Amino acid sequence: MSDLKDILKLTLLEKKDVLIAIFFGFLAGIASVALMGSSGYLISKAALTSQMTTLVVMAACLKLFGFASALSRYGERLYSHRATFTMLSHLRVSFFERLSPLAPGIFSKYRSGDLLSRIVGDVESLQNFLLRVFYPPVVLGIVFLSAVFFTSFFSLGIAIVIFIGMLLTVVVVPALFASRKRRADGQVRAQRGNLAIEATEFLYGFRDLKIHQQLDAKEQQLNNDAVKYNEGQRKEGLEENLAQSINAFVALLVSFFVLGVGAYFVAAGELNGLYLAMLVMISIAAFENVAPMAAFPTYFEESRKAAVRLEEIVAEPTLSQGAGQMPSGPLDIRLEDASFQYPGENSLAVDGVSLRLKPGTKTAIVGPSGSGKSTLMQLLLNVFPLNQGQLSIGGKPVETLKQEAIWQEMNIVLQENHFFYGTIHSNLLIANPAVTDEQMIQVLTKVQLDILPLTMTVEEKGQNLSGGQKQRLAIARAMLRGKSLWLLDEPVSSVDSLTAQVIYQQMFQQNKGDLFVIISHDLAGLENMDQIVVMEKGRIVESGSYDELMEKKAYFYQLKAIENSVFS
Ligand SMILES: Nc1ncnc2c1ncn2[C@@H]1O[C@H](COP(=O)(O)OP(=O)(O)OP(=O)(O)O)[C@@H](O)[C@H]1O
Repeated sequence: MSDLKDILKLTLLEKKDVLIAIFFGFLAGIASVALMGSSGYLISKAALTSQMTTLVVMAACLKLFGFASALSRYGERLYSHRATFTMLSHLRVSFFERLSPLAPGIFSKYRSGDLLSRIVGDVESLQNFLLRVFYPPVVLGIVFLSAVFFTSFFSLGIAIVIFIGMLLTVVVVPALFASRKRRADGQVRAQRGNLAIEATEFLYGFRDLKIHQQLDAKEQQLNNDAVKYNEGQRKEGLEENLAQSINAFVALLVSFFVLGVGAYFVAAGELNGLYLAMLVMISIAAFENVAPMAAFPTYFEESRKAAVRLEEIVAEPTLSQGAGQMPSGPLDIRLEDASFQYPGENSLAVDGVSLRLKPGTKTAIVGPSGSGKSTLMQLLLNVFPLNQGQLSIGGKPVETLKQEAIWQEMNIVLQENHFFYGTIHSNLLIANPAVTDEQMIQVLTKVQLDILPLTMTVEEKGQNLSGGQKQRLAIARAMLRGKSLWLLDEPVSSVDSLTAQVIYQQMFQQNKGDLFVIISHDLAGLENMDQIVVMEKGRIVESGSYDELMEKKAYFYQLKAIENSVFS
């Protein structure tokens, strides 16, 4: 139950609705017991007496109990569902609030299909928590105890039999099945997760699978996962049927027992025969309400697993962040002796790097593929925590700053940029909601993309745009933010060099006081940079201005010579 503690807390935020639902549930249950009990009494009374007034009063009571039962059932459904859906919305909000600071690091641990299956499927599974786990035993317990209390006035023996039957059907049998289910360690949730993972991979990789003629194999794997999931569901259904049958069997047995014990007490003169039919009917009606308990073990285990799977994601350690805002005025970035190793990797991706980036300067980070340039950029963005060293922005250590406040001051272009299904306009708007159409057209002109109308449809992941157009749209987005820290990771790698130079010139000339950090594979055009940082195997092997590095005739000089010989 401790796994469901947080879900219970969220459910009880709607205490009023939960209490009203329990009240109506009790009324509905007790009214149906009273309906059956009074009909039993009416039958006996009609057989033994011809007193019309009693019969008329009893018949009116029957109608009243029938109405009360139906109306209360409606009230119960209304309030219990309202409480459930409000709980789900609290759950989604609180889950998202805890998940959001974990991005983007979370994507290296969980595959997107798995995350989707947990965020959608597991959250939805928890809609059964109140309706089928928490609430039925509470309501049934109260209804039974009331029935036992009422019965005890007529026959203590029958009251004890009903009480034992209640313990068996509401507590013992569901608890046995719940523990059996837990021991069996049903994998249905995990199987659903696997299916979602495979299905998203299938969709993401459809084109490549087709090109490499692997569609059939992947489809087969997907089918296998679907079969496993179906099989898991089938077994779960069988288990639920078994629990239902055993519970119904115990309930019927108890009702027969009540009849037998009652008949014995009547024969022994300890119970007035007039009440026997009423007590038997009370017992049958009370045990009829027990049916939902058959589903209890399934839903209990499902809710528990869903809660565990959700908690697993958000329990990841988050980057320690403060509440501080960024200082105003020109900002510098300082990295001191920074090292970082990806979790599970053997070597450092960034090893003892120190950097001083001043406002109004342009720094290029160059180096062979895999030398740690993008990782260094992620560290400057404060996406990953440093294993060693210190990062400060505007003179403040990043741990004291709010993560959003840091990103708010940056114009960022990454190697891969996401474009949402919509229009050019809607994709530019995410950079700055206050931006006007004229400003959008201006920046599109700066990145030489003004041939695309703002109303043009952008397909999912920008697949109707060329690689270079996507990069220029990402630069346009960064320009619209209008902040003073520019962090650009290979922003023009797919753009022809002439256009790339024009875009850079625009950017530099119009934002002279800003700080630029640009990762580039291309060693051409670096003469304009104030500082060039050359990386290899996670370390800075040399740094300086273009002229200094060329004069030094060391690493950068050799890279340049190789580039010239390749392209000459
Ligand atoms: N998410 C990750 N998890 C584990 N290792 C990673 C991850 N991303 C990068 N690496 C490793 O870290 C090292 C540095 O990679 P990084 O992407 O920073 O290099 P890079 O210089 O930007 O390369 P490129 O120029 O090809 O983009 C590489 O050895 C890479 O395999």
